[in-house]
Amino acid sequence: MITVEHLTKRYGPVAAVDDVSFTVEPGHVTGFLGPNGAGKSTTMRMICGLTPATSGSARVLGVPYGALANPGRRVGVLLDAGAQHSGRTGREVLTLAALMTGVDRRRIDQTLDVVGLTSREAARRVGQYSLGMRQRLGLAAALLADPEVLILDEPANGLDPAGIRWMRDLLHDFAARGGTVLLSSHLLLEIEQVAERLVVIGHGRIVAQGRIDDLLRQAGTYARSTDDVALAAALRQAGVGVEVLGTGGLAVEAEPLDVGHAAASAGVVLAELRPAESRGLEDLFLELTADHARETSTPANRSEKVPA
Ligand SMILES: Nc1ncnc2c1ncn2[C@@H]1O[C@H](COP(=O)(O)OP(=O)(O)OP(=O)(O)O)[C@@H](O)[C@H]1O
Repeated sequence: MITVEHLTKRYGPVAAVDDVSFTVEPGHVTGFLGPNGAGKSTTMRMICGLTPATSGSARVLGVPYGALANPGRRVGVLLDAGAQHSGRTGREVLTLAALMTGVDRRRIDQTLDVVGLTSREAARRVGQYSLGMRQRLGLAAALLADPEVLILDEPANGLDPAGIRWMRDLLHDFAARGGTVLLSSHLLLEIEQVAERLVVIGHGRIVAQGRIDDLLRQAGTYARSTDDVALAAALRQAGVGVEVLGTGGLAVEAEPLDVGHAAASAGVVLAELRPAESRGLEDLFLELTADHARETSTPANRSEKVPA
């Protein structure tokens, strides 16, 4: 279990992470999703005690990471696969990790096997590794002590499609055995395939969290009536978010029953009423982070919403 409460990190006037709270439960893979510069790495570094928080707290297995007796045995961390010493061989990297955490060295061969690195590859210097091989080695180091928690920053970066599938299976198995997994990515497809739960961050702030299924279900209701303008006005009066669609009809942030009530009170006849089509995670992600992503933050390319 990971618990993050009101975590904030300021660099001068910039809030890289701004009052972030979420929990990562055991038994699931939780995806930490956000565009470049959203604050994922900074949050993860604070969870692992590598970056001091300006305010707020993060606990791993009930205590701050630094207060764990032997954190390396209980928490597997992969924050930067490129940070391994390039002059060491893969096996040397894992041997050092085993010595530092007191792990039986026989685990090294087992773990190399798990991450799909051959003995020959393990004997090569890390400087000669491809990015995907470095990620596999980083994962091996994280898994070496058979930890209860995994904290992985962009672990699929550089993996080929077979590698991504392999990692998905590995993380599912880990979570199914009661492990806690937090993994970040800016790639939606990757997260959609691996995670059951999602924490979405944009510009340092959490913009959504929950089960991916539930987040997708929040698509709302599609309604079409004999007088959409009157229906939209009635819904707004009831405090319901509504958008008049260019293609006709309304996208309503409410259940169909609420739309029915609003239509009845406005004396409008409904012609169509159904749950809005489930959007892909990509739409959801773009929508949730629209005000946060750097691509939409300049007036020149911001797509303005036309007032309904
Ligand atoms: N040491 C630092 N000094 C100043 N600003 C920093 C520092 N580290 C991060 N930042 C800023 O904090 C913000 C969040 O960065 P962070 O690396 O956490 O984002 P991220 O979501 O991990 O991005 P990416 O997907 O690109 O890795 C960015 O605006 C970044 O420039």
